[in-house]
Order: sequence, then structure tokens, then C-alpha cells
Amino acid sequence: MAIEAWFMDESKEDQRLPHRRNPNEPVSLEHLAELGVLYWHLNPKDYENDEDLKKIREARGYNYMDLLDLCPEKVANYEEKLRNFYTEHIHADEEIRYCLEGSGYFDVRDKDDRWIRIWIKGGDLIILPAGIYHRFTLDTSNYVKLMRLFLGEPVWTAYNRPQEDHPARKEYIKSLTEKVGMPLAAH
Ligand SMILES: CSCCC(=O)C(=O)O
Ligand SMILES: [Fe+2]
Repeated sequence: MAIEAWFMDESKEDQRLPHRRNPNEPVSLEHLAELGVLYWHLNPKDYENDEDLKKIREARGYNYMDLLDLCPEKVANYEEKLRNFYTEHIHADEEIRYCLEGSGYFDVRDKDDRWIRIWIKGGDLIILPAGIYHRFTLDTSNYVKLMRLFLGEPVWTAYNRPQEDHPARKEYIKSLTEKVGMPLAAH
């Protein structure tokens, strides 16, 4: 089972609705990989003893881990946090999120600045590269439990758009043009 992703419509309706275009315009995992977005599906049941998760963490150096249970009872300044999550931003580092329960939407910008909506459910682990514009919202189920992973001391600082001069943004743009430029360089 893989995640589902699609190009968003332009409607300003409730952010927790799917916002699919009509007809639906799906986005493949390959397209996401071109943007530097990586994905795994794991078994979230016994995550503390999961060998697959352990391998990914070891391979990528994710020594830090914590859990974020996104519900009003467990999160201080819940509404404000949700507002910040849905404000378009970048980070200086990767954003790594593993969905253990519930579901939600990660929106990322593609090369042409279109929003792609990625529907995360239990078992989905995604990595957003440093410097990619993105945001997050709960869906209509209104609940998600996420594991946050990080390499080293965690830094959660969000830099809201525009950030064209931020080193991570410049580095990300460069990584995209390098990927696109490769076939041309062969001539
Ligand atoms: C709820 S995790 C995703 C939100 C986000 O983009 C962030 O924490 O930076
Ligand atoms: Fe983020």
C-alpha cells in the first residue's frame, strides 16, 4: 500500500477537506522523489521493536525521536500550532515524520510552484528535504499521532515564505536544477 498524492484545487474552502481537482490529478511517488520527497510504508503497530524503522534510522543517522499526539488535550496552544503548521515554510534541515495513528495532509510545492497534497496514514514515513516549501494540516478525521525523527540536536525552526535567500532554499533549488540539467549536460 502506498500513499496517495494529488495536485490541489484552488478553492479556499476548509483546509481539512481533500481539495482534489476535478477530475482528480494524481501525483506519483516518482514525481515526489524528483522533488526530493522520500517515502516508506512500515508497520506502525510495534514501532518500538520494528527492524525496518531501525534500519532507516541507522542508515540516515536519525538518533533523535519524539512523539507528537495532535489533539487539543495533549498539545499546548493547539490552535496556534495548527495555524503555524499550515503557514507555508521551509526548514534548514530535513523534516521527517512517521504517522503511527490517524491521518493528515502534507502539502509540498512542486517545481512549478503548484501545491501537491500528500495523504499520510498509519505506517507512512515521509522525509521532506531541507528548503522545500511545505505545510501540514489535519484532515476531517481531526487526529494524528506522529513520530518526529532528527539527525542530531533537533531544530524545528520554521522560516515562512518568502525565503529565496535562505541557504537551505538555495541549496534545494540547486539540487532540483542539477537533476533537471543532467540529460542536457550529456550532449
Ligand atoms: C505536525 S508535523 C508537520 C508540520 C510541520 O511542517 C512542521 O512541524 O514543521
Ligand atoms: Fe515543517
